[in-house]
Amino acid sequence: MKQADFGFELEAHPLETPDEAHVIESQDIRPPITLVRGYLGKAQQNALINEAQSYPLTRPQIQVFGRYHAIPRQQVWYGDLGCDYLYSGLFIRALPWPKYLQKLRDKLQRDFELGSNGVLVNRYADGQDCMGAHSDDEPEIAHGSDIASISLGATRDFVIKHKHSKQKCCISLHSGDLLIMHWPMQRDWLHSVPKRLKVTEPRWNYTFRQLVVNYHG
Ligand SMILES: O=C(O)CCC(=O)C(=O)O
Ligand SMILES: [Fe+2]
Repeated sequence: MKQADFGFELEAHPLETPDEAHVIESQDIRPPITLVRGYLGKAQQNALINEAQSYPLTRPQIQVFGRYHAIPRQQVWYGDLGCDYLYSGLFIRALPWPKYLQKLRDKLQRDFELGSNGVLVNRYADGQDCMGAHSDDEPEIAHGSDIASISLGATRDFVIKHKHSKQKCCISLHSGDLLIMHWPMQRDWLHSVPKRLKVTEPRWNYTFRQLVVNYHG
């Protein structure tokens, strides 16, 4: 996608002082994202949420500093043949696409030329469930590809932080919103879904990804 199509663009700060000798070059860098509020209508949201009731979600244990912990949410991975995923040390074999997830994948392709061959579904039961700061930079993700994130159900905050400048921004993601994370978001920025104890309803998030086919043989 062209830079001009981004929800945010790089823009230079105007200089605050006329004394050029003391100006420290400063740029307000923005994450390379496109946010489309209400991308999915109510009927599309309901069809997806209904379908998600029968997804075989699991809460895997991952190893952090040598100890196993259950992740604070549930998840399932769908994808094309040969699109298995190694995620936090877990090898996850791709399950075949369910009907409405497949329709959504086709819609993203049509509307934004967003190619994907896998989708990670996360279910946050309530505001206790969360996702820590990370980048989706596993080696099987096709280099330079964009990741499309669809949110359904409860509104949750999505926090983006620059890896070096530590600049931060927070976006409330509502049911039906689409957030496209363009390259080089995964190289330069971290993102997270922090706990929000006031949230009592479940939320689903789908991240559509482009993997290198047969990366794991
Ligand atoms: O739930 C979200 O909005 C983000 C999910 C995410 O970052 C991921 O699946 O890698
Ligand atoms: Fe992520």
